[in-house]
Amino acid sequence: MMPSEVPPHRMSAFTYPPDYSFPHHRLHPILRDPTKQPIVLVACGSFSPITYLHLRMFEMAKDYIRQHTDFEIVGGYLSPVSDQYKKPGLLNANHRATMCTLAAEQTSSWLMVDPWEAFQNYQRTAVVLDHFDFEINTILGGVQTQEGEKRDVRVMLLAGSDLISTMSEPGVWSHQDLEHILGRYGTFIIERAGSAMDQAIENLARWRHNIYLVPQLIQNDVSSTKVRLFLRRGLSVRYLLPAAVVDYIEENNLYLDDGAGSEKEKGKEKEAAMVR
Ligand SMILES: Nc1ncnc2c1ncn2[C@@H]1O[C@H](COP(=O)(O)OP(=O)(O)OP(=O)(O)O)[C@@H](O)[C@H]1O
Ligand SMILES: NC(=O)c1ccc[n+]([C@@H]2O[C@H](COP(=O)(O)O)[C@@H](O)[C@H]2O)c1
Repeated sequence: MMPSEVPPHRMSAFTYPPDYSFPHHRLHPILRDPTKQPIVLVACGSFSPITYLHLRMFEMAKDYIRQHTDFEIVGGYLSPVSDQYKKPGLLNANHRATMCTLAAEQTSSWLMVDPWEAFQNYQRTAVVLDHFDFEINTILGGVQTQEGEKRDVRVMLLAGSDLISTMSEPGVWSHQDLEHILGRYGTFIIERAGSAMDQAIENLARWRHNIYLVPQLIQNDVSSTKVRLFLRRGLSVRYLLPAAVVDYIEENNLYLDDGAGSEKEKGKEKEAAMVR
């Protein structure tokens, strides 16, 4: 993991992977309701591998946003983390980005995968959100109302409550980055079994107005760690992940000996096995 104290990059300091272009084929250029504020949802994570739960997070947020807010979603992005994040069980970026793309293209009509983060040096989440803001508002010029009025799109982080819990852990996120992510952008937090939401945001009270808590009305506790454990034991993961992702994993013999030697991975597996 790479906590950092340095402030978020300025736009001119962005670095780019070779042959990169920002995906926007499913970004909605026209705001349907001019009284609403346009937003994009960005989920940052390992996605090793992506599961139906990761995809459900977007649908849960979408329902919540329609029912409880004045936002209109104009796009949704998965942003797989760089290999340099070095989390146990992190398969190489090429495989992770391919699986995310298969999942997004084959199961959704609005989700996209941005490979910017995956194929370069580790980028902090604050910088990743700046990158989306830059591509969507500065380069693409935001969106328009049906009358042709230009509107900036607000970038918002979509995350599980375990991730927001880490925001109160010392040394994981810098204060400056939290101010940037929660003060400037804002976040939708999906309730996660075993991770108390109220406790998670207790220390983030000053940004409470920008933190939207989304309950999981149908509990789903699929995790990538459990999926990796199943695969290593030769157990089926079908119907936990999109079929195209299961096929891809099988065709490429992925996760058969993934992180087996790592003490951290063994610890996480033990936890996952106990949950069962
Ligand atoms: N069961 C869940 N409920 C709510 N949010 C989840 C759940 N599983 C993952 N997430 C969220 O999905 C995002 C991406 O998750 P990521 O792939 O980094 O972790 P993960 O699924 O917990 O993987 P691992 O098991 O490898 O730690 C994070 O914001 C995480 O909080
Ligand atoms: N300081 C930071 O910007 C920071 C700290 C911890 C996790 N993260 C991000 O959170 C995402 C998920 O991380 P975990 O899988 O470790 O929960 C990753 O995309 C990672 O880059 C960012």
